[in-house]
Amino acid sequence: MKIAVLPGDGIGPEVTREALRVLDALDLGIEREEALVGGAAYHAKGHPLPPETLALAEASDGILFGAVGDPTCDALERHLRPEQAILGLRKALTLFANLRPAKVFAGLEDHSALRPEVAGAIDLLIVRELNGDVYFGEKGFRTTPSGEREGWDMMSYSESEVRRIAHAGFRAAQGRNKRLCSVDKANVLETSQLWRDVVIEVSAQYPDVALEHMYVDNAAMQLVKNPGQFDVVVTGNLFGDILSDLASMCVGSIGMLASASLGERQTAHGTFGLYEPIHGSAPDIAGKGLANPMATILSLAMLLRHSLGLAEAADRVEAAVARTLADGVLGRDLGGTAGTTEIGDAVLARL
Ligand SMILES: NC(=O)C1=CN([C@@H]2O[C@H](COP(=O)(O)OP(=O)(O)OC[C@H]3O[C@@H](n4cnc5c(N)ncnc54)[C@H](O)[C@@H]3O)[C@@H](O)[C@H]2O)C=CC1
Ligand SMILES: CC(C)CC(=O)C(=O)O
Ligand SMILES: [Mg+2]
Repeated sequence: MKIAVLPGDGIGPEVTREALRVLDALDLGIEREEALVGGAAYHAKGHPLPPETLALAEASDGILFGAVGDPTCDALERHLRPEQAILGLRKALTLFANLRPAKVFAGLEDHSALRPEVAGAIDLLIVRELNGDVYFGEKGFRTTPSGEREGWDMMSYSESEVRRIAHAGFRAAQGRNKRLCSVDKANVLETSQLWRDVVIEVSAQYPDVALEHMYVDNAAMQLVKNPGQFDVVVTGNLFGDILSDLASMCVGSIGMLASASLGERQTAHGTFGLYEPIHGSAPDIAGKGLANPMATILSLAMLLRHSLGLAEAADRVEAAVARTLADGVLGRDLGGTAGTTEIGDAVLARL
């Protein structure tokens, strides 16, 4: 078993380091190899996703990813910006299903942005489509006839793209509480109308799952008003990106939400995938030892479970995280004082 480790930029290497310390402590004999990605790769090699990084990722059983994003790269042509590395990996490896679980850990109810009785009920899974939508459409700048500058981005979904993520959503719901909420903007967008039509077609194959549809603006409001109503939410790339950051604050912090990006490829051990915290490179706190590594440690647990077939080890990691939080070891993002390494130490001590 071999994993690729792509720490990336900003707090990416800081949070990845803590997850790797946990992996070392588990002593599972997993081989790993690290490569540059994002701004770090651009500065060293002239491209955010060098061919050798992609090749390493492709040849692995699973990828542990930190974060990309570097303010010194913000003026580069878009195809050279750090963010293109994660978009490129998702697309090149056909990782179209992004699972983002959001659950309140015991002891964190009082640290949510919501009232404890509202936050305490959260146990949901966002299934975000990851290979299509406006993120991957044609885009550009042009000048209008009146001489104004105009930016444009093409939003689209094909039937097959919606169908495969709909199946992922329904299957996820079957493994949980059998409720699926499909989030779109079908009252305004044709892309969303097709999304809704195809989700309804696919629903015929899952009579045991209760399907509802919700417009994205209402979904954002409902996630704050009554997040306990959601079991599985399936949605497009853009809406899922935004709603998952929102959901993270409902459970306490963006530093808590892990993710798995999966496709259809099976390895000898499980489903091939990429695992990353949902947050970015957080340049505002990078290098200060303040980043919460829990989202990355929990992403490691997802890697162990989904890609390496090591469910027991994954349970151990998740239980150690839960105990650490219940014991009140919290980062500044959750109102505590623990730094990145201190949180890692606390998880290691409870493994
Ligand atoms: N998958 C990826 O690699 C992603 C990359 N990005 C990139 O990251 C860069 C920064 O983007 P932002 O919009 O600022 O989003 P961000 O998620 O990096 O940070 C947003 C806020 O949350 C805080 N935060 C994030 N992670 C944290 C953690 N683990 N512990 C404590 N606090 C944490 C940050 O300090 C900041 O105040 C940009 O270049 C962006 O494009 C953004 C999201 C995802
Ligand atoms: C940086 C972007 C490409 C994506 C993003 O914000 C995310 O995947 O959460
Ligand atoms: Mg995001």
